[in-house]
Formats: sequence, C-alpha cells, structure tokens
Amino acid sequence: MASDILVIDDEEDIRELVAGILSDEGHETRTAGDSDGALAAIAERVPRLLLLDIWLQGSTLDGLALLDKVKEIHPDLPVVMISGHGTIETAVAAIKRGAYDFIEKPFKADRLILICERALETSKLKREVLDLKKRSGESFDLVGNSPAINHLRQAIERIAPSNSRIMLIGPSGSGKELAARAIHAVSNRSTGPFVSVNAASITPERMEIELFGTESNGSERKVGALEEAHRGTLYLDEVADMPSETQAKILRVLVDQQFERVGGTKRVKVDVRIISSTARNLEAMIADGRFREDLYHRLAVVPVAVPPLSERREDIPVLVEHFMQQIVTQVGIKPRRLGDDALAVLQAHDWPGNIRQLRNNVERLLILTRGDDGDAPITADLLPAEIGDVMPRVPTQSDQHIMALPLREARELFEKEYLLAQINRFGGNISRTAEFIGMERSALHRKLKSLGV
Ligand SMILES: Nc1ncnc2c1ncn2[C@@H]1O[C@H](COP(=O)(O)OP(=O)(O)OP(=O)(O)O)[C@@H](O)[C@H]1O
Repeated sequence: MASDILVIDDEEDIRELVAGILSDEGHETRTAGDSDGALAAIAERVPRLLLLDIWLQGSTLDGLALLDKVKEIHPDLPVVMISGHGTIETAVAAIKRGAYDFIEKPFKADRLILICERALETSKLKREVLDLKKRSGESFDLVGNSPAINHLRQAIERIAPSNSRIMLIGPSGSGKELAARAIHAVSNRSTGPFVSVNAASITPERMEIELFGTESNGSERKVGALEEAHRGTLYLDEVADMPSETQAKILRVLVDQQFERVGGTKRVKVDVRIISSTARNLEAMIADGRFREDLYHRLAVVPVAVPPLSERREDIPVLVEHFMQQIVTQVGIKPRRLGDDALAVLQAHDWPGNIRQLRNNVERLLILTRGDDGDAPITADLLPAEIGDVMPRVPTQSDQHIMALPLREARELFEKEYLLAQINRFGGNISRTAEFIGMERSALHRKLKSLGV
C-alpha cells in the first residue's frame, strides 16, 4: 500500500534513513527537520501518516506540542512517535494524547515497516467504516407518518433530554433499538458512547463479565459495557432474558451508581443512562417470580410502547421506499419500482417479525430481481408464499372446492375474502377501503352486512 508519509526528525541522518527504508517499500516520503517545516509540509498536502521525533532540537514546538497541534487540525491523521532511549515515558504519554504508536531508536527496518503498515491500515479501515456509514444512509430517523409512529416520535422528543430511565416495550423487530438510538442521538449525551448489550444472546455465565468487565482474571481483562458506556447510554436489549443473579446486581448498580468488576474489589463509579427493552410481558413474569419487581420499577421509570407494524400499516409504502433506497446504495444495485399488487400484498400482511421482516423481504425482492428488466415493476408473484398467503385464496374457509359451488355462493365467498383482506390492509378503515375498491362507503357497509362480515 503506497502512501504519502512525512518524516519529522531534527537529525538529518535519521530522517534520511527512515525515509529511505520507507521509499524502498514503495511509499512516497517527505521530510522535515522542525515543527515549522512539518506544519508547512502538512499545509501543502495532508500526508497519510506522520513519523514524529519526540525531541526536536531547535524547533518552535517540540514533538509532543507538535502532536497536539496536528491532532487539533487533523484528528484522524495517524502519528507514530520516534522515541530515543530514555524517552519511553514521554512516548507513552504521546499515545494518551492521540499518537497511534511509538518506535524506539535504534530500530530495525522490519519493525519500522510493520508499525507504519499497521498505522496506515488502521487509518484506512477507520475511513472505510465512516464511508460505509455514510453510504448505508445510517440514520436514526424513524420513518413513517402514521399516528402511532408520530406518537412515538413525540414521546422520544419529550423524554430524551431528561436523564430518566426508559423501557421500550414492543415486539421483536418493531424498532426498539432504533428508538433507543434516536433517544441517545437527541439527548445531551449524544457525543458520548451508545453501547448495546443483548441479554438474549449472551450466556448467563458471560453476562456479568459483559456488563461489569473483569479485573485481571487470569489472562482475560475486559472492560464491561457499563464502563464503556460512561457518559453515554447503555441499551439493555431484552432484559427479560437476564439471569436472576444479574438482575440483582444490576439493581444494585442502579441504586448505588457504582459496581465492582468481576474478580475485583475496587468500586467503579459510572455515569450511564440506561435504556432497556422487552418484547415479553414483564408483568406476567413478575407475577411468576421470574423478573424482579423492584428492578422493573427502576428500569421502567418511563415505559414507552413501540407499536407492532400491523398497527401502522399505512407506514408500509414509505418504509418500503426507505429500505429500497438504503439497500440500493448498500448493495450497489439499480433501484426498482414495486407494482401496486406487490405493495397491496405487503400492506395486507400481518408481519409477525415486524419492520425487520419487512426490510428482509424488500432486500430479498431486490436481490431476486436484480438481473431483470429494470423498468418493469416488481410483481406480487415474486413474494414468498407465506407473505402472499394473505391474499384471498378461494375458497379458504369452506372445505369445498370453488368449482363445486354454484356461481352465487362462489361469488359471495370470493367477495367476503377479498373485502376482509382489503379492510385488514387499510387497518380496518372502511372509508379508505371503500375509496380503494371503488365503492361508496355506505354501499360497502351494506355489502358487508349482507355478507355477514
Ligand atoms: N420507524 C423505522 N424507520 C426506519 N427503519 C426502522 C424503523 N423501525 C425499525 N427500523 C429498522 O428495522 C430493523 C429492526 O429494528 P430494531 O432492531 O430497532 O428492532 P427491535 O425492536 O430492537 O428488535 P429486537 O427486539 O429483535 O432486538 C432495523 O434495521 C431498523 O433500522
């Protein structure tokens, strides 16, 4: 990986030696003997990596001061410090101030090359992650205009600025984590970390290590999620799956605002806002003694309901559009139009897996049809059978095949199934159903009555 590297050292022979080794590896190198020369070179063109001597004799700024200055202007530019014998402590201090690593003089060429390659690779990965985040259109905006999602949005705006603990209650895939991220993003902790712990995917034995971390427990040393989330938000996903011992410990953290690492004795104080979530009926679990009532009251200071997708079907068209855009940019495929029939099926389905399941289906459709004619709309027959099943299959409730029925009965059966599916699609709204199927509202009412619906 050829890169532009700036070597800053007051000793000319070291400068030239380092630059020579790196040039032999195919890198483009520039050199500077003091801080003014270095800043001028950076201003001319920002290099990909700086190699910076800690001692810069006869220079306006010494190595550490120059590091601070560089980090102020280019926080993402990686800097490797060159330390002489006896300046190791300063080198360690430099790392705390943002340097990537240090190399001690005298050094072997291999070691210099390795450290530089690593610094360049890490910085490249960081840039790629940022870029991917941008391209994936990752945002914490809740898409939708239904009364249900508007209500949720208002609740988020109202509760985000306070520090109160929130419990998000809603079925799997309904957007609880997204809501938690949205709360964090508009809270006054937004510049702090958002750390997510999924209680359902961690074994009970690992749970405490994940949450509290360990203090030199043999070879393992781990910073726990609570510590990681200091000055930010800790999202505890599916709290109902937390083992009872962990429940007791979490309760103590909430009461004392401090905890001990696994195998440790020191009390660690943290400032963390906890947002928790559950898809289960915690009240029933409390009644059965499977969840602590005192913990529930501490976590659910503000309970917020996240509605299932079946209660906000009117959001389905905008959600589909939103996911299409997202997937098209992520996967790098051409956008497609969804036919009215496919949209009708998607809107009529019950979505037990909620928004996540809808997103998966949009992705599947786009991938399946990527080689097809880009202008033709995607039709309903491409949807998997379990999604298409909501469309009236005639006859559904009768045991008899439709061909065994006289026309009047077959027509009535069809009308009943068709109307039920359409009404369900419009969330039970008769006016909107009537408008779509092209009937007067009063006529539809009469029809439903005559069909015994
Ligand atoms: N209102 C929304 N607008 C846009 N995308 C959404 C919305 N709600 C959810 N999503 C997307 O749907 C997917 C599932 O959401 P999320 O992970 O937040 O659900 P969850 O309720 O936390 O699920 P689980 O309980 O299984 O952890 C994510 O890709 C999320 O970005």
